[in-house]
Amino acid sequence: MDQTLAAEPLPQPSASRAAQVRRLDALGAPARGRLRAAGACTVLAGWLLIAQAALIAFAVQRALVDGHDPATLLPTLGVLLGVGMLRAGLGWAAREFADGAVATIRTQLRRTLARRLFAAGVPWLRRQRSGALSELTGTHIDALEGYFTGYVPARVESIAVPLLMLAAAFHADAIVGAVLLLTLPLIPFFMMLVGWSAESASRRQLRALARMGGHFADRLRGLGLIRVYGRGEDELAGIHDAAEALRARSLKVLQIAFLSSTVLEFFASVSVAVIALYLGLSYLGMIDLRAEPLTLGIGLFCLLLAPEFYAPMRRLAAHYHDRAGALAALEEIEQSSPPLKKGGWGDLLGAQQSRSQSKFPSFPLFQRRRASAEKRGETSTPSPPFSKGGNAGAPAIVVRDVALRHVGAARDVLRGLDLTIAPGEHVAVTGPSGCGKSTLLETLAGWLPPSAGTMRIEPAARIGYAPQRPFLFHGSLADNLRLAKPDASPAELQAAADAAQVLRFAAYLPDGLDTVIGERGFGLSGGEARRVALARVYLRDPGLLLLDEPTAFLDPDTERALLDALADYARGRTLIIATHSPAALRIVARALPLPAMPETVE
Ligand SMILES: Nc1ncnc2c1ncn2[C@@H]1O[C@H](COP(=O)(O)OP(=O)(O)OP(=O)(O)O)[C@@H](O)[C@H]1O
Repeated sequence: MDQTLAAEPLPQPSASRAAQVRRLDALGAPARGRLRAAGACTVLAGWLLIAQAALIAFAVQRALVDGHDPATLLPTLGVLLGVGMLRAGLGWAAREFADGAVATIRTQLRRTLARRLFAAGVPWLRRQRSGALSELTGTHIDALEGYFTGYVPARVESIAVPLLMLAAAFHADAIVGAVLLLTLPLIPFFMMLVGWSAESASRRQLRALARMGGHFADRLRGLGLIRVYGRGEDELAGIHDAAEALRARSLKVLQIAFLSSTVLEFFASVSVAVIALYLGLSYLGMIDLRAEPLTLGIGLFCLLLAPEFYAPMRRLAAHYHDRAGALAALEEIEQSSPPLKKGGWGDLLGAQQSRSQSKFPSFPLFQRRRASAEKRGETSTPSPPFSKGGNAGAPAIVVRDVALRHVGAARDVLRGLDLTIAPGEHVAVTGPSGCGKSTLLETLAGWLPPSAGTMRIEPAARIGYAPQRPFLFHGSLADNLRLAKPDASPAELQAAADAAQVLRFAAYLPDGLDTVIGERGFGLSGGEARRVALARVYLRDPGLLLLDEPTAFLDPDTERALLDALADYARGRTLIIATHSPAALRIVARALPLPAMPETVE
């Protein structure tokens, strides 16, 4: 079985349970009003049950014992019907309020998580498994639903409703009241015992789910490779084992859930039986603990009330593993998501963004917010249209004694690097494979902080970075280009695609620029994907262009056309191009050869 799927030791809860519950409740802040309304409706519906029981007992007493004409009971039955309908309405309203609240809470939490992911930067994201991250933002956040729709209203109900019922029971019969009072603490005690094991079982189940999600997404992406190497059967066995482990953990959670319900049902039934026994023996005259005789109405009222007395607590118990699941999910979210730090390095889309640019990343999630902010005139000046020859302020770059090291790597890729690039200068970074050309560009783009030394680029510089392995989303080519400039006109898209030589291949695609490509640029060749990334950079209208081997894999004719257009476009902008191509060297003013690291020299 895959090592990554083997069970890991669970981390100890990071804080006391009370603090965790407080943090969980704090998540409800954006929907506080609706949560309170849901609780109020639930409590009111519970209180009306007392009235309902009293009306039934009153009607039975009058009809069967006092011998009243059934017609005189019609008003009582009418009120009873009204109370029943009111309770149904309150139940519906409580559900509506709770559903609305949980939708707000989920959206808010997903927004916070997305912000954290953007702020964490590329080095952090690269080390994550996308399947596990999607579990985090999907299943884990959904696991909070039961807490807010079920547990929170039940918590209020289980305090307010039994107390009033207890008072009503004492008013009707002190012995019944006493039995209810004595059995009351047993239920929270057993709930607590069961809840602890439910919580750790839920945590294990969520972990298994996230691991399995990550594993499955990875394997799906590498399906072709798995077939080529004939590893299909082994992978199937691995997935089978992981699914089996998840099934066992899910059943464990269910087992605990059923066990807790059974225990509570048992105790509630025993107490109701004790009350029934007391009432029965009183009617038979075998015990006489009351000052006045027990009427049918009072006995019936107590018998109707007794199971309802335990119902809110049984509901709370039924939702107790929602609480356990939510606590486990919150802990997973807190532990697995990146810390929220101000000014983190880069963002998910890296330096396709400008450093000085707006506060909203170009991601669909944020586009609506960007649009409304623009309406309010909050964003910075909109980027100018696609234009050849720079007008975006070409920055100077000064690098002093810089060392570069990848996150988690044991050695520096580059050390003692000094570099001065004038505004508008065109430079080629050259050197043997693995010497650190891409790493240098990543650092200049802000994806990777230098491990030593200083690096200064004008903070207002708009940067356009086309990495070696650009990320293309599932969607049309035009959608992928619009990522750089959401409001780009068709003419601008055409111009950028033309300059980056995208039109050369897009012309043969079924729908031209509107052709849908698969996730990570599936359906495009490596050279084509890089040209799309280059067109994206053009649309950003950057002052600094960082291009990582944009002409690799190109035939000489396409390469020449691409470089001619690039030379034209890059006038007045600072250009740094990592390349092995002699043709690319001809469009730059100077080459900056990087030394091979001693370890890489054979
Ligand atoms: N994310 C990473 N974590 C650890 N090491 C890395 C990472 N990415 C690259 N490296 C290592 O850093 C070194 C420099 O890699 P880089 O991609 O910058 O080289 P390059 O000069 O661009 O190579 P090429 O010309 O083949 O593109 C290599 O030894 C590589 O193995």
